[in-house]
Amino acid sequence: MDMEHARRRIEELRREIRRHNYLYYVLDQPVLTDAEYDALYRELLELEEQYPELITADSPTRRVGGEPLKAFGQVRHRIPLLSLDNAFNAEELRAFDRRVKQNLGGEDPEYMVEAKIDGLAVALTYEQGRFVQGATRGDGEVGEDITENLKTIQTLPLELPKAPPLLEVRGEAFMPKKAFVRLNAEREANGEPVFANPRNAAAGSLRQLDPKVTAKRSLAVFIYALAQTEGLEISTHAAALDWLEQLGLPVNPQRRLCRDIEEVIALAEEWAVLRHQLPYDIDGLVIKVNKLSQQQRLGFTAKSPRWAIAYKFPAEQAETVVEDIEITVGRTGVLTPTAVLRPVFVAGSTVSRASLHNQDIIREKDVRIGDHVLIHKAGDIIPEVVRVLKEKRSGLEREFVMPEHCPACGSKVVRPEGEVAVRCPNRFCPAQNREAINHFVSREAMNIEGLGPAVVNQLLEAGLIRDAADLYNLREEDLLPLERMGKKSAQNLLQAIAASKERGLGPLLFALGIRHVGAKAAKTLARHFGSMEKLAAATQEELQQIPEVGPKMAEAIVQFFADEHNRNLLNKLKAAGVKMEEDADPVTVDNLPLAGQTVVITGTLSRMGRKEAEALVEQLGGKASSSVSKKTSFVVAGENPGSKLEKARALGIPVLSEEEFWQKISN
Ligand SMILES: NC(=O)c1ccc[n+]([C@@H]2O[C@H](COP(=O)([O-])OP(=O)(O)OC[C@H]3O[C@@H](n4cnc5c(N)ncnc54)[C@H](O)[C@@H]3O)[C@@H](O)[C@H]2O)c1
Ligand SMILES: [Zn+2]
Repeated sequence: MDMEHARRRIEELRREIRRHNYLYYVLDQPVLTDAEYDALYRELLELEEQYPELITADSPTRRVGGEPLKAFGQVRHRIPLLSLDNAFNAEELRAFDRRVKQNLGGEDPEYMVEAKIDGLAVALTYEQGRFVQGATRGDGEVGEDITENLKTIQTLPLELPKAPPLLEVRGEAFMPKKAFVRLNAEREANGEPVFANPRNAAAGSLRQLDPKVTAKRSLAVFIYALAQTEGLEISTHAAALDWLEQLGLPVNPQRRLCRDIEEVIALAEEWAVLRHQLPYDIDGLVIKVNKLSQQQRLGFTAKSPRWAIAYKFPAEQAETVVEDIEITVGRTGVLTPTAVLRPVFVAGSTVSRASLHNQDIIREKDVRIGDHVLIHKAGDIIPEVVRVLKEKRSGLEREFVMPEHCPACGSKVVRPEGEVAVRCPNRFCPAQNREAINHFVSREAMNIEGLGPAVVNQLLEAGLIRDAADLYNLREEDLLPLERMGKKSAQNLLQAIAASKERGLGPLLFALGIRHVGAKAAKTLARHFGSMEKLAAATQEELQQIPEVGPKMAEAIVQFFADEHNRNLLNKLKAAGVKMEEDADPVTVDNLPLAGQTVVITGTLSRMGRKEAEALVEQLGGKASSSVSKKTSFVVAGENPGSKLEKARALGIPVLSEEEFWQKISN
């Protein structure tokens, strides 16, 4: 390429990259995958290396992130928040290692390796042990003041009694996979556009002008750096992380010290597999020179530290064929087009369906039936069509048109203003009714085991139920004639249905499927009002006084209880004996301090023997187990903990010291 061509291409790339930065950092709505973006960025970087005379200070390769939004207060960072250089393979990691060694005059550095969570960087300040300010990275110099929003993150301590008078830390705020799936499902049901990945969902949630919205989003945070270590006796990054953990900050246990770059490369391979088991999305590893004195000698470039690098996992994508596009009608009436795919293995599991969300997205991506497509998993979890491989078209592909009538009931569909979805407006639509019942029995709602969609379908078709309340009148002789229903499974099912009556107000509220009321908000409402009756009597103003309840939710709740059909359903549920109050007596198994938790104790404890401690765990409602697995809630590590601790670290399971454990249960 000659200079003139290079100049033109460079300008083109800069324009494109700036546009995508804006979509990603400012609007939280990227249109490219990270891999596609990274390829453009790489091309620019390489051209600039080849033609250094074309480098300008305002090139995206020299600047951090995006502009802070004006709507927020601005925070000037005392110490800038930088970006990280990227490595995409083992060779590039070795090249990084060579550069480091060269700059250190031949010394061999150790590397501290952490999981690179795909969230957004935050700077947190504690004064006299109190959380006083939190900010986004912004352009690296100036970020947005999101203090109030950060306060809604439950795992972020607001008080750190042991902290020095001024403490500034950096970390990553993120949305766990489960919360991401739930949020996108809710948004789809509400006719809102979905988030492309947990990173954008987290950024979009934290950069909300109304902290109530943030509070509903189940965000989490891990701290990964001390901004300043002056006056502290800390000489390595590993020690800094341990120290932060001891102060009471959440530090990701997914971290390991490596003696050399080959160990780092082996670890990268290990974590590329492990990532699918983690409850949050990681897009790679962050590798940092461990000794702080060496970090200091290495220093920074304009955009990133020379002592650290991000290793990015290769994009996990697969090619397959769209065999059909089906419409499903959800419980809120939204018609969702779903691609039926030729089954294909991607990111740890076989995928055969992918939501196409709505007509606009199908048109934008131009997905047709019969197309070859690339798919990936958004946030390592939600299957999605990345793009169509148009070069593989035969001409026989069929364009998809959104039906004008509901496939379940024939009603003419509507597209409410401001929504991306079309809906079936018929509230007696059989498909909506079926999905409402499926939602009612689901895990986070009434949790009726053995009542999957197939059984619900049979019950509806046999005319045994018309709504969720009818479930409570089912008898064994009703169930026995159903296909594949033996005596034993019928009895189990009836037992599960009966047991669900005691599920409690929170899950019941969620089960009712009131618009905008997610599982978390339902719990809050239950705790606040204590009974269905009191909630039903609440006015919109009263509701809005609760943190987490915004005007939309308040309105939806009032409307729900004003509706005659809903009132009838509630009366039927009540008559069937479904509990409509929170427990007056707080001592039920469900609110014992360790309810629902599986605990592994390893090593020697100082206050009591392991057997005693395990008995205590059981008394407090938990389950004591002798081996660490994905189901373990946390591990208590005493003296000389051994291999269980290693395993817990590898699986990303929280590890508590003995002291932290006593504190947890004495609260
Ligand atoms: N899809 C798009 O259109 C688009 C647009 C712009 C940027 N992007 C993505 O964003 C990337 C650039 O973003 P960036 O500048 O934030 O850089 P980066 O994400 O590559 O790395 C820096 C960030 O890593 C995070 N991080 C996570 N764990 C960490 C840890 N343990 N220690 C230190 N940092 C940790 C921090 O937030 C830090 O700011 C690109 O590589 C691309 O993948 C995508
Ligand atoms: Zn319908």
